[in-house]
Amino acid sequence: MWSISKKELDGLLSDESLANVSFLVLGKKIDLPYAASKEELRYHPGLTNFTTGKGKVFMCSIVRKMGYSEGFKWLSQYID
Ligand SMILES: Nc1nc2c(ncn2[C@@H]2O[C@H](COP(=O)(O)OP(=O)(O)OP(=O)(O)O)[C@@H](O)[C@H]2O)c(=O)[nH]1
Repeated sequence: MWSISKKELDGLLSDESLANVSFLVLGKKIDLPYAASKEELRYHPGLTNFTTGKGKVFMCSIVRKMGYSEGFKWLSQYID
C-alpha cells in the first residue's frame, strides 16, 4: 500500500510541469496505533525535497477531527 502511494507521489514530485506546485501530504489515521509517524513520512525517500518548502506533511485523524484543517490552511496560501 505504502509503495503504491510512494510511487504516485514520486511521479508527481518529478513532474516538471508541477515544479512550482506545493504539495500537502496528509498522514492519516493517527488515532490508530499502526498509523505511520510523521518522522516515517517526512524522512521517507522521495519526501526529502519537502525540506525546500515545496511541500509539507500534516498528521490528521478524521475520527478526532484534527490536523487536516491546518494542512488545508497551509495549502490555501498558494491558491490565487
Ligand atoms: N480510525 C480512523 N479511520 C479513518 C480515518 N480516516 C478515514 N478512516 C476510515 O478508513 C476507511 C477508509 O477511508 P478512506 O481513507 O476514505 O479510504 P482509502 O484512502 O481508500 O483507504 P485506506 O487505505 O484505508 O486509507 C473508512 O472506513 C474511513 O471511515 C481516521 O483518521 N481514523
